[in-house]
Amino acid sequence: MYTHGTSRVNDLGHLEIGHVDSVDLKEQFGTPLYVYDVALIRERANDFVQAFKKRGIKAQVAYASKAFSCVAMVQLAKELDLSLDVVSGGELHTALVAGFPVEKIHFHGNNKSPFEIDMAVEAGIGCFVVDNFWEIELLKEAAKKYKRKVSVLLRITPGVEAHTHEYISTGQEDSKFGFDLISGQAEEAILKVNDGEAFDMLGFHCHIGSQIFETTGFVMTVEKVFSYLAEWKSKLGYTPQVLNLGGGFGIRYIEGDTPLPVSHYIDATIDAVEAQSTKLGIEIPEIWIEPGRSLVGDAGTTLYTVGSEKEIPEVRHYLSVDGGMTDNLRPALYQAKYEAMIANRSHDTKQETYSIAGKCCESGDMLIWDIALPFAKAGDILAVSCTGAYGYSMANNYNRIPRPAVVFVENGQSTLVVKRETYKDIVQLDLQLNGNSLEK
Ligand SMILES: Cc1ncc(COP(=O)(O)O)c(C=O)c1O
Ligand SMILES: N[C@@H](CCCC[NH3+])C(=O)O
Repeated sequence: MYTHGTSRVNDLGHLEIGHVDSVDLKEQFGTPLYVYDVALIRERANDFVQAFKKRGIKAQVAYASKAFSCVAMVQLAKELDLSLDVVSGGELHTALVAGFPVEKIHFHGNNKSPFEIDMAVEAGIGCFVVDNFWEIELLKEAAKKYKRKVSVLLRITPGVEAHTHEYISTGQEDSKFGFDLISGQAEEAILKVNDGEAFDMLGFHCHIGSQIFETTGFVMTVEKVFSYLAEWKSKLGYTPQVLNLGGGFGIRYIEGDTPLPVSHYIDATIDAVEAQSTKLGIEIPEIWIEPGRSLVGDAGTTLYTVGSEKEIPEVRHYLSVDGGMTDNLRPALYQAKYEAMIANRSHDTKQETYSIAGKCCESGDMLIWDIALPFAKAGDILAVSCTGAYGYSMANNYNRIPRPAVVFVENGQSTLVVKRETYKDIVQLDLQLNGNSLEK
């Protein structure tokens, strides 16, 4: 297993993260356990911030909290001077509880409810990334109700779709998100929003996909958007103050994944913006981005305890762990691939090929197919790397399995930041609904 950030194997042959031994982590907090290498999150955030600073570009780096949201993570984002992207009332509530500066919160979503919109306008968040005409109407009402102007970016679908390595320019956009360019929806939205009354129209947003390993898609997007900016400048007299280019910067999950250094993505994007600005005579806007996966993905490791095994001669050797698709849905949902190691015996020779199964009543609940590991036995610790993004945030209670705890590790210290769910938590809401009490 590739060791990211501060992860390393110590003299005992144990995996250490943040200078904390995984054997101690298992003992203290139990498994499954999400472990976050805080130093690596700091490093990743700093890479993004510095990439813009170096170029002297006015920017906001907003952490896409959908990748991993909890109070401690939002507080870390605040400490790192990031802005915050939220996509639901729940993520917004987490941000508010965490004391995140409201003016640096950006609210996304293709179906924000009237309640969520009220909540965000009342809180005075920094900006809405407006997705559709219904939202414009809801925002107008909320602006009136709270007697305040609402800052907005319009989300547009640039017709550049990133399929990881492959870019497809779509003539006809087909996405549930944002305003379409070709049909004229985006222009209609500008006219509605740029009224000087309810709204302060800051500019535009677009996002082309996730886990992207090249700069081409970002450059194509900038070129496409600027061609429209030129049109809107001459036709409507509108020039944006902000251009938000979304997230999507790839990370290394397994060998063969080839992410670029953060500065390459940012430099290519800034180069494209500068070139287009000069060519079309449009003032350089502030550039905002929204990385999620690339800030927290490789900083997360999940520790499991090995349980049963099943060997089918000449077919497969299944090794089951105490978690699975409930704490990491990505293999089942996207056939996502991960690396792993036996964290308490890392020096042992890899002699067996195992397939790592979860404990859910579902054949598709497999975390890894065919991985070489030392002979493993019940009680061993299996560490799966790179689970920091969309692991905990997509965790679920299938089979009424409680969600794992989350621990931050740094400089030899471990801090529990989310408690492990209990069986009591699992039944709590049903019991309340039935007028029963937990004591019964
Ligand atoms: C609008 C928007 N912004 C940001 C992100 C974060 O993407 P990533 O985690 O790939 O950086 C996403 C997710 O794809 C998104 O939909
Ligand atoms: N949840 C996805 C990414 C979705 C990104 C949000 N638009 C993943 O795990 O890779």
